[in-house]
Amino acid sequence: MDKDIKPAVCVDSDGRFVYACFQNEKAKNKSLEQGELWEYLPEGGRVLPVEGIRIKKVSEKQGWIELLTDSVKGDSSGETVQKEKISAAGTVLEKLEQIIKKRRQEMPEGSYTSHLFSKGGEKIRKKTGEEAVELILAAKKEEISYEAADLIYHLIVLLVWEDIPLSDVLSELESRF
Ligand SMILES: N=c1c2ncn([C@@H]3O[C@H](COP(=O)(O)OP(=O)(O)OP(=O)(O)O)[C@@H](O)[C@H]3O)c2ncn1[C@@H]1O[C@H](COP(=O)(O)O)[C@@H](O)[C@H]1O
Repeated sequence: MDKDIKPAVCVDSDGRFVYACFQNEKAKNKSLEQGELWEYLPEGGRVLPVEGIRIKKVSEKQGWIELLTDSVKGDSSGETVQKEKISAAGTVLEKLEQIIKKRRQEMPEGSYTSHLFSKGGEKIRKKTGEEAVELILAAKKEEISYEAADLIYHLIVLLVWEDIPLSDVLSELESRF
């Protein structure tokens, strides 16, 4: 991996884990300048903001970066929500949500996500339904995992289309524990 890219861990003032990501110099500097967490995405080599995590302090450690947050804000309402709501398990899904939101804003050519947004809600719902059918028809474990991933991706596209933050769905699931 590029020497510039380091693992970064965001913690709250009690030292509790909030978020983990990669950062390069650009992501670190943007986090410092804007007081909001920015991360480096190795899969696309891009630097993107992580919505809702404010950054108070950035410390260079040996081989990694520690970021201190003072609050985690809700996506749509702007309300401060419990930091615990951003869990390690939700990280991948939240990252995917960020990428999908960015595609909706920028609509880059050649992006499948932009293609779905350009077709609109009916197409997105139809594709989500098709992916659900492909999942129930999958037989082998690997096929089921693959189809489940396709369905989750399309489901998040649908949520972004409807302006429903993924955190609302995660909170609903959490409330059922
Ligand atoms: N997770 C996914 C993901 N899962 C499935 N797919 C796409 O979903 C499509 C499903 O295949 P189908 O054969 O059913 O559909 P299709 O024939 O390609 O399309 P239609 O003509 O039916 O609309 C494939 O083109 C897959 O590439 C995804 N496309 C994108 N992502 C994520 O979204 C990010 C942004 O992708 P782009 O928008 O393409 O840059 C990527 O980095 C990924 O993280």
